Amino acid sequence: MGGSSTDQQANVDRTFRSGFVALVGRPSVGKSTLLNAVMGAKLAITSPVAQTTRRRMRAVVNTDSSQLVIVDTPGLHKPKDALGKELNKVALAELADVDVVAFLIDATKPVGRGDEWVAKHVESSGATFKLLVITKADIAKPDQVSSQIEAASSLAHFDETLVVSAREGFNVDSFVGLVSSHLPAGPKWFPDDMDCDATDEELVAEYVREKVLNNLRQEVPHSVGVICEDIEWAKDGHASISATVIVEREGQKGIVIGRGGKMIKKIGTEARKDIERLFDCKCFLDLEVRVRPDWRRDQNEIRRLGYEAE
Ligand SMILES: Nc1nc2c(ncn2[C@@H]2O[C@H](COP(=O)(O)OP(=O)(O)OP(=O)(O)O)[C@@H](O)[C@H]2O)c(=O)[nH]1
Repeated sequence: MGGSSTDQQANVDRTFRSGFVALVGRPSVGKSTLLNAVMGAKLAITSPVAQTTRRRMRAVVNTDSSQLVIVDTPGLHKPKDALGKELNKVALAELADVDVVAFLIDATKPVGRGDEWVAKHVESSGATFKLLVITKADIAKPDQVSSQIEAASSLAHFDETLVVSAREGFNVDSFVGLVSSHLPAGPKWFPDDMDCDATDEELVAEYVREKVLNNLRQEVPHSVGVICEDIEWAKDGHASISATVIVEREGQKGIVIGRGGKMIKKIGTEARKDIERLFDCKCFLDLEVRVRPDWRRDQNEIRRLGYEAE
């Protein structure tokens, strides 16, 4: 006799796969850009400034046969201050607990001691599938890619290698397919309509920080923290949002505000556009700039801004 519908359901459930993949690598290798490309939407912020990612962000990708939770981690680096130490802690904590680790190497940058250090952590992670991902293929020559694969493969054992360009969408679907096929059998952990675990306030703060980094690359690289204090939803559907940009010195405050308030206005306009796309409604964004000397060395401030490991 053919199987009953319950048996068939059980068969389907048995082949459903779910689990976690951590994206790890040096700062600026393209972790957040890959995450956004996979999601087909802007979730994680990106910039050419190293250590853009300060929070771990989880994004959920559903396919017919799998649920993949992608964990974007801060770039691993030699820490210079309490913030740097905290960022490494956030990233390393993820490695202990995931099913798959994707180790990203920038195709255009020489493999160095920093990558070696990250690779050691990848090697000792408990993940059952370790994937080497060579990023930014769109701006690398083929022989550059091959020598990166060779150099990276000597750092640790990888089960497979994939070359991607998140910017051009090259091999982004293959990344999802390959990783999903190595997840353990398991249930859906998250509801279908949930695509990320950050709060609205966290996303707003990250969008504002991205605009500060992208507009003021040279002047205030890592001294900026952003906190979103309040989002008020009005009855007519618009949102009134207030956020504070925190810097370490008066001089930096002047730079962020700009002559006649020009810079902060530009940052606000750019961030508001992203936020309106995210919330799909009209938004008013009120930005303030405050000085908190040496906040990056102060554990309480790091905690207040939410950039700490759990
Ligand atoms: N040409 C090209 N540039 C890329 C690609 N992926 C990322 N980038 C650029 O590389 C820079 C860093 O990218 P991110 O995604 O912010 O890097 P990250 O690894 O998340 O960086 P951290 O947050 O510092 O850890 C940005 O300027 C991106 O636009 C790609 O596929 N091709």
